[in-house]
Amino acid sequence: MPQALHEQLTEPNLLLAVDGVTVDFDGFKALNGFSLTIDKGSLRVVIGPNGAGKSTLCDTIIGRVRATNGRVVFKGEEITYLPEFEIVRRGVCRKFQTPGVLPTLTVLDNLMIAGQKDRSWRRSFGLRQAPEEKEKIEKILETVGLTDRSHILAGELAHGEKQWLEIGMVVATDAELLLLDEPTAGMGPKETSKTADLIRGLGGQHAVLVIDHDMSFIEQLNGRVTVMHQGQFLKEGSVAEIRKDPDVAAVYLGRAAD
Ligand SMILES: Nc1ncnc2c1ncn2[C@@H]1O[C@H](COP(=O)(O)OP(=O)(O)OP(=O)(O)O)[C@@H](O)[C@H]1O
Repeated sequence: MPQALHEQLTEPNLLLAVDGVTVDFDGFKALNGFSLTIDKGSLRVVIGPNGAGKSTLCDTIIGRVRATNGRVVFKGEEITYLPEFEIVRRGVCRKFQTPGVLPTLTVLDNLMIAGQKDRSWRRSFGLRQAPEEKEKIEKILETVGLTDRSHILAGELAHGEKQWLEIGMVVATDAELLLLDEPTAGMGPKETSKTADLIRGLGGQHAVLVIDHDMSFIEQLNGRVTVMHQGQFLKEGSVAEIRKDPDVAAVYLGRAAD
């Protein structure tokens, strides 16, 4: 990292700092002294070969996996050992590869439930929608391109639409940091392009950390890229810089780009 972390921690724009984190699974280091910082409202893409530690990184940020060394700092406060629900409450939300929508509810209901602050689903059903809530959900529907599908049951959506709905649900939580794990899994080129547009549109309001393998998607996202290898930081740069980096080519792109 170009600047010492303790200096960066005082920067007002800093949202997340992963500081020398090691995750040890019975002697195997899935993360090995890994560091990364993310600014408010910024887009970061994390790539790396299979087993590089990308999912473990997200698991550690959100408190599902515990660091054996190092720390995670979010909005200036250490969250390394907080329970997952507390980290979520502070403004981190994660979307997994498989859509986790509620199939028997409409698109609109899925978004409304995701947007409820107290996350009490039963109570959510009984609540009337406040005007500002309605406006917020309408904006999200537009952002994820599902305005015309708002009254369709989520289970009837196409695969790509389910993924967009789930991105919308993550956005509805108002989390400042969104973790998106392979948001284009199972999508064709058109849906992938739309997903890139959608995620780029979240910039400014949310910081987004995207894990993905698809180089065409990563190019369309055009965010800053961090490359991981064997649980360690390998490189960081623009897509163009990463593309031509020989170390990256050796461990990842050389193999993936063929
Ligand atoms: N609970 C666990 N116990 C033991 N080893 C684990 C555990 N979770 C992950 N690993 C190992 O840690 C390494 C990193 O896994 P991780 O899933 O973070 O990689 P990844 O970069 O997300 O890979 P992929 O691109 O294939 O999803 C892998 O070798 C994996 O087998």
